[in-house]
Parts: sequence; structure tokens; C-alpha cells
Amino acid sequence: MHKLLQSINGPQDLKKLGVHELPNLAEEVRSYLMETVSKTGGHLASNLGCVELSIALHYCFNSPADKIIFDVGHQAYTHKILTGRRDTFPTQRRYRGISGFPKRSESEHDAFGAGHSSTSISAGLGMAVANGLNGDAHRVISVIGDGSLTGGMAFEALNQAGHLRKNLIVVLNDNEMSISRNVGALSSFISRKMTGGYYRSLKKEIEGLLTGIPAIGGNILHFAKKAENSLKGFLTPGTLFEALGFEYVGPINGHDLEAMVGILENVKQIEGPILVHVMTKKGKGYGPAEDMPDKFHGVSPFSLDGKPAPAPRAVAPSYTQVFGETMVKLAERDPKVVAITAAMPDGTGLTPFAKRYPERFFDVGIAEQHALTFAAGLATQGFAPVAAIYSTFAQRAYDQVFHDICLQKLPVVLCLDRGGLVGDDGPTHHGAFDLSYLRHLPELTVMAPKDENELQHMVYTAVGYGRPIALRYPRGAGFGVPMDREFKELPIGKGELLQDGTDLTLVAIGSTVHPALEAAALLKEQGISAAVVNARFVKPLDEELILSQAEKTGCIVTVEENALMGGFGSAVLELLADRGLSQVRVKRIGIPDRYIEQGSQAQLRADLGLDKEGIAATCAAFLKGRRADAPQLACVK
Ligand SMILES: Cc1ncc(C[n+]2csc(CCOP(=O)(O)OP(=O)(O)O)c2C)c(N)n1
Ligand SMILES: CC(=O)[C@@H](O)[C@H](O)COP(=O)(O)O
Ligand SMILES: [Mg+2]
Repeated sequence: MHKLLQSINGPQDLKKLGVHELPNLAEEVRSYLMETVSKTGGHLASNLGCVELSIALHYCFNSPADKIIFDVGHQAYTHKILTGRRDTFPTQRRYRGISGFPKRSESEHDAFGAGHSSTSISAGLGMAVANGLNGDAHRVISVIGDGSLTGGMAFEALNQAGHLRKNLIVVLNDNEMSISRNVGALSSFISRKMTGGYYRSLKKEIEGLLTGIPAIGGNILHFAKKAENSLKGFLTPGTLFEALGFEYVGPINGHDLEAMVGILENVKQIEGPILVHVMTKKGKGYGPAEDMPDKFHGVSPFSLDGKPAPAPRAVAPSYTQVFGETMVKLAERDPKVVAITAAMPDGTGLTPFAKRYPERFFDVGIAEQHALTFAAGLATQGFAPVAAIYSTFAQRAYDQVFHDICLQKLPVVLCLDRGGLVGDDGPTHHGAFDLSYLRHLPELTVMAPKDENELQHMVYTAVGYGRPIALRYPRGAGFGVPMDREFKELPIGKGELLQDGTDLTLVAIGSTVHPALEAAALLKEQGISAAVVNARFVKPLDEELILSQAEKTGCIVTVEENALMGGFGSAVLELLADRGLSQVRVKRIGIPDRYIEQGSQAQLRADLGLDKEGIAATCAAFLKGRRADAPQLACVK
């Protein structure tokens, strides 16, 4: 099985094969991908579409001396399999396994880490400039998808690359898909849409324009007809990239290995910035993924007959689903509600909204910065824009939150999905920092629901609030709590005391509230009486509630699935310090000052003491320690 693949322990082995053997190798890789990813889950369709391209790149270039950079890196499974990780590939995205994305610390062949999109050309240009300064003739190849090319950063890099004219090869892997179908004028321009109907109508329009020019129009049209080929050449994707100073090669068939090898061997001889436009099929070689590349972009383990494995019986709706349903209800009530996503309609749950209110739904592509300032523009005209962005990707748009939304006090609602630990995607995707990077912005309200029922009320409250407001919620299912039939407006800055206690107060935010309640039950079995507060708001804090509990129990334990640095617990510490309550003992539970690797959400929460057992153990030790170390301390009874 996989005879050719078994012989490849690195790119040097690949080069021993004849070009004519490469298509067989591609089939073996594809079969290995299917066999493995159907068991482990992961990014399937993008990788199936990138098999031949990855083989051709490693066949023609010499990694690691030549640098091959994958944008986002979710399509780099073949690259990993060919670069010494064939046998460890089944551990990808698993706890203590290899990463699902390129990672410099994992292999010398992973030239640049990835996970967030549109970075490959900038990184590649940096390396190309370094090569120039070092007199190093090795090549740098940035592989970027058509979706990732909608990220503004990619154009910032193209702009400079065309100016510097260093030796940089950009391979555009164009499958006309982002996660969903790719969007935007650029996508239409660079993909197939420049032939057929679009081209004909464009030509007709140009003819009409030219003949309308008095006196000379006829001659120009005559000239244009005679020069139609160059007109067609003028209008093909190359125009755009050549205008940016790139030599344009393509479009070429990204599944024809012999053709690609031939072209890449020629490209190697060309100096300066080059863009090779490769057309591929997302999901290539597996019917269901070819037919539904969006559904097979990221997959859980599935049976090879094309039916996704029966998802474990959902104990509760996902936060994402509740958000999406709430948005549809709010849009029914208020024509000013509009929804914005940055290329993640399915992931953020906005697809039902898009179907129901297409005129009020905007997928801006992978353009989070633009998404937020676009929302701010809508808000100036009386609309209630809700921007749904994964927490980690919203980090891209921090300045837009400050400069365009908060400073102008514009009523934009920022709904951050994937807040907290996301699991298999690992450190590039954990929403570990939003409570920290948002709470210090003046004019911004920041909140997190304790469960899926409170989420619907928070979205409702936020949309009606009329000022900058952000809420964050985790990846995955809620707690299976009953869903209120009517929305409730939550009083801004008010938390809730869920249960009383005398020895300490657990002050939890967001998805850590239910685990805190469960921890309190465990503590009760140990004779410890813990109060539990659902803080609801990171900003403004419910100062009255927190201060009264601090006075009452003298011992505060904060819990958050966010970085401890500058997070919710820090806000509570600041409050107590500002009020001169330094005698109150505070223990903070949250994400420590390091990056958290991949693993299941449950595993990672257990590792960090964020599950009920961990919270209870920390509280008990904290209380015991206090009793032992400092009997005079307020929280010692
Ligand atoms: C900044 C950022 N925003 C959003 C994402 C989520 N995301 C991952 S892959 C992807 C689509 C990428 O499309 P493309 O580059 O065309 O790659 P393909 O999957 O088609 O191979 C998106 C939106 C991301 N990784 N980074
Ligand atoms: C590669 C990428 O950034 C996305 O595919 C991301 O992995 C999606 O995450 P979810 O699976 O949480 O939607
Ligand atoms: Mg694509």
C-alpha cells in the first residue's frame, strides 16, 4: 500500500522519481489523506486540491534551502507528508501531535508558521530580501489561495514586492473557493470568469463605448477588433499582477503534474517577482468534497462513503447556532439590523440570515479590518451592524475597534465566536486574548454569556444598546439549558449572584460560570462554602456586587477562559486595589502567559484547571494555604 509514498522520507527521495511517476504518487498521497483525515478529522477539501501542486513544488525546488511558504497552511498536509512527517501525520491536530498548520519548530521544511491568512507573501518577501542581502541565490515561494488573496495584507505585500523586484515566486492556488464560495470583484477577475459570458458582455460594452466616440470611434474599434487577442490578453488576470510589477504565468492546470513541473522549472530561471496562477479543484479526487467543498473544508471524522460520521448526539445547540437564530429573529423585528462576516458565513452561523435577508448580509472576504470599518460606516447612517468574527481573527482589526468604532462611539456590535480555547486548531486559533485586548478601550462594553440562553439575551441587548459593544462566546455546544422564548434586556454592567457562600466567592465570566457552579458543589462536599457570581460584564464590572462579596467572604477566586494577563481577573484586582481592599485575597484562574497547544477543549481546560475539578482544587488549596500561611488574613475563618 502506498508503495511510492513509503519510499519518500524527505524531498530528496521525491527527486529520485521520474516525472511520469508523480501522478501515481499523487494518487497514493490522496488515498493516504482520505484514509487518515477520515479518522482524525481536519482540513480535507483544501488538501485534496493541493496534492499535485505540493508535489510539483517539492520536486522542482530544494526545501529547506528554497523556502516554500503556505498561506493559512491548512492545505499543507501533502507538504508535511513529503517532508518527513508521513508516519506522524496521523497525529496531526491531536493532543501532543503535530500541528495542523506549518510550524517552524516542527520542521526545517516549515519555512513560516501559519494559521491566520494572507501572511505568506509578506513573509516570503522578507525572506527574499534577506536572500538578496546575503547573496543567497535560493528561491522563495509563497503559496496563497484565492480566498487568502482577498486579505488586504496580501496586497500590501504584492505592492512592495513589485516595487523591490526581488526574486519572489507567488503561486496563486485558485480554486474559486474560500471556505464558502469566494467573494468579491477580485475573485471574479482572477478566476475563470474572464472567459465566456462575462468577457463577451464586457467586450460588447467596450464596443458600444468605442463606437460612441465621435469621428475616431470607428477607427479605434477597428483597431481593437484587430487587436482582440491582446485585448483579451489585456483583460486576463495577468493584467492586474503585471501592473503590480509581477511577471504573470498562467493560468495553468494545478492537477497536471508534468505541465506544472515543466513550467516551474522554467519559472526558476526568471529573475524578479513572478506570479504563477494555478487553477485547482477544491476537494479534488473525492466526489462529495468536490461537490461540497465548503462542507468538507473542515471535517470531523467521517465514513468514506461520503456521509459525515454521525455527530455525537448534540446535548445542546451550539453557541454559533443560537447566535445565528437570534440574528434572524432580530432582523425580523428591525430592518436596520445588518450582518457582516469576514469569509466565515457558516462558521459564524450567519448562513440562515444570509438566506433570509440577502440584502442585509455582507461577506467581505478575508478582510476583518475592512469588515469593522465597513460596519462603522453603516452605523453612521443609522444601521445596527453586527459583525461576527472569530475572536482570534478579530485581533487583525484591533485598531478599527479603537479608531473607527469606540473613538466615534458608533453602535457597532462585535460578536466574537470561538472565544476561549478552540481545541484542535491550537494556538493560532484559540480566542485567548479578547477580554484583554478589548476591556481597556474607553467607550466599549465587553460581556460574555454564561450559556446559550444568556447569549440570545446578550445579542438582543447589544443590538438595542446603541453604543460600541462586544460579546464573546466559545466554540461548540452550550450547556443544554432551557431557552427563554422571549428576549430579555440585560442591565448593562450588572452581574448576578447565583448562589451564596461564606468562605469564598467564585467570580466567573462567560463559559466558566457553569463549571464554577459545579466546582462549588464539589467544595461543599469538602465543607467549603463558596458563593458563585456570574459576572456577565468584563466592562463595566458590576463593582457593587463584587465589592459586597469581597467584603462578605474576604476571598475572591476569579475564573475566565482568557489570558490572565490583562484579563477579567486583572479587572477585579484593579477594582479591589483602587478601593483600597488589599486585604482581600484574590486568586485568578485562567490561561497562563504562554501559548496553549492543540488538544480537545476538555483536555485543555483540564490541563489549565478550568474545569470543575480544577477550579475546586484551586479554591481548596488557596483557602487551605491561606489558613496555613497567614491566619490573620481576612479570608481565614
Ligand atoms: C485572518 C483569517 N481570517 C479567516 C480565516 C479562516 N479561513 C481559513 S482558510 C479560509 C479560506 C481560505 O481560502 P483560500 O485561501 O482560497 O484556500 P482554500 O481553502 O480555497 O485552499 C478562511 C477564511 C483565517 N485562517 N485567517
Ligand atoms: C483554517 C481556518 O482558519 C479555518 O478553517 C478554521 O480552522 C475554522 O475553525 P472552526 O472549525 O472552529 O470553524
Ligand atoms: Mg481557494
